[in-house]
Amino acid sequence: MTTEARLRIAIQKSGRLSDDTMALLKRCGLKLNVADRRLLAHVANMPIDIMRVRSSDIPGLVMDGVCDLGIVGDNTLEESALERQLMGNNYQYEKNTGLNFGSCRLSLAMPDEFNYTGIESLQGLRFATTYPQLLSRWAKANNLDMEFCLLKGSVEVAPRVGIADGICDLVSTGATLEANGLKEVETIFTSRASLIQKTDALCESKQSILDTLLPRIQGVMKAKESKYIMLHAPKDKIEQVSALMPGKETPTILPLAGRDDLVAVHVVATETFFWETMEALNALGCNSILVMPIEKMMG
Ligand SMILES: Nc1ncnc2c1ncn2[C@@H]1O[C@H](COP(=O)(O)OP(=O)(O)OP(=O)(O)O)[C@@H](O)[C@H]1O
Ligand SMILES: O=P(O)(O)OC[C@H]1O[C@H](OP(=O)(O)OP(=O)(O)O)[C@H](O)[C@@H]1O
Ligand SMILES: [Mg+2]
Repeated sequence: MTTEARLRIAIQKSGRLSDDTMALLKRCGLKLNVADRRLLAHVANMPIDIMRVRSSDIPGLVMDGVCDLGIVGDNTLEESALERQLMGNNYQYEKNTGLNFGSCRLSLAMPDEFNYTGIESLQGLRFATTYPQLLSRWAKANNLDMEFCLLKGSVEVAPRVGIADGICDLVSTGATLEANGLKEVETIFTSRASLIQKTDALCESKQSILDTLLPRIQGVMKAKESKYIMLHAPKDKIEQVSALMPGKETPTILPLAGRDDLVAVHVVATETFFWETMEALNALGCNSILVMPIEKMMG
């Protein structure tokens, strides 16, 4: 009996990336039972299995070929690759695409009262971090001697309890640093979630599943950033109105019943549509300006 090959994707079980990852997969049309707490979940309508694990396990599962694909933060990926390289394990992978969530940065932070005068002032100090490999690579590149103290969580507490002079941790809004009396002094790595793939070629049937999935992922990301804009514009202002539209799409111009002076303008804006643009359009005499989300895009 031959069983159909199923593409296996590793994703974070619970944490900062899990909601966005699940939302992305669902918008790609994958039917997953969210109430299903099984760690290896079958997608009902496509030959795909979702393996739900700790995010720190994802790079290794892909590099060892246990999973075909993984969705993981660049920080975790790079830290694992450096660690595996050091241990003599396979650390190769392919990055399919960056994703538009999980944006954060790995930064050095010091107590508010620390007199920071440049990276030289960090010489010889001790840092608590979950990312010793990324930190030691940065320290080497900057000719700094630093000591490390490995903490898997609550890194921000380390200086206050006297186990480190500063920390090297992920920052997004900066609220956690502020709440713990710390100030960001250097960013050493910027990160977002990525879709990665094992380096061994996929068999034909798995490759064909991926060939369907990848354009859908691109389409979901493109749609998330795009808006459909509809407005009524004075006929003699079409050029100025078009020039204000974000993105490079050509607008559709439609006649309006019973109006010789106005036309309807429809356009897909592929960049952020700001309030300032709406105000500028309004000042040109445009009205009924509607900005609508787009669910899916292709082509
Ligand atoms: N504050 C944040 N804002 C945005 N993205 C973040 C933030 N903190 C972490 N991330 C991203 O989300 C990933 C997962 O973080 P999370 O804290 O959920 O799990 P973890 O503790 O790092 O890993 P594990 O799943 O192994 O327990 C990080 O590796 C990083 O890429
Ligand atoms: O700049 P901010 O927006 O405050 O985010 C930064 C915090 O987010 C992450 O922790 P998380 O909340 O994921 O908790 P964890 O330490 O349990 O992973 C990170 O380790 C910081 O502590
Ligand atoms: Mg975290």
